[in-house]
Amino acid sequence: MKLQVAMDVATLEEALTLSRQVADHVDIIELGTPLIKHEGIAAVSAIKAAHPEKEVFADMKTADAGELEAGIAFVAGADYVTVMGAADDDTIRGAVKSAQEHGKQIVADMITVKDRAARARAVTELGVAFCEIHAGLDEQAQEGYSIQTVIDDGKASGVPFSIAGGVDIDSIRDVQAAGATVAVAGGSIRNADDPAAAAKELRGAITS
Ligand SMILES: O=C(CO)[C@H](O)[C@H](O)COP(=O)(O)O
Repeated sequence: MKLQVAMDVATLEEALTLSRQVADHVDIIELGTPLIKHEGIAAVSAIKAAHPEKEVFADMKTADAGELEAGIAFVAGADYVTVMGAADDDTIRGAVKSAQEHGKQIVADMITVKDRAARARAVTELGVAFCEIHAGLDEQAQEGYSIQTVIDDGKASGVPFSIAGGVDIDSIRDVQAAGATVAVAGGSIRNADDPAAAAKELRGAITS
């Protein structure tokens, strides 16, 4: 299972600081949607230039114009680009077409999708590399939230998936046991007193 750090920060300076702290311990470096909105797509190029040996994930959360938006991120240096799983099938098809042209990959973000497992199967048929079974930051803040809901939906999907929704040292083993391809960790790394140590601990909990 790969480990992905989600950099939900506002500035490229903060992102570069964080990525340099944790790069040795992660496989994929994600530029969060707020970072891309604030800094622009050039931030993707800057992170790729700083970490050419790492896979770079642009969390575009594209909801329309899939081919155009994915192409913008791939040209900037992204290896993975997200499109909303809730988007129109044609939006997802367009993003996948762009990925094929660039030799890169589309990930479907299942945030806000009600039946995550069923939609994950459907968008996998459309050609996405894998689905991010995801509870967003606002859903995580709701009373009674448990990451187990997304872990269970990933397992039930029967297709390749990553898990995002507050992955931390207490849940990462369950994420791997469910069969995830990638564990996405944002807050548990970014908000740690020592982000490098937090990423290293997460990495150490992954068995292969
Ligand atoms: O895409 C996101 C929010 O929309 C986050 O990057 C994702 O949820 C991972 O961060 P965290 O581990 O803090 O949940």
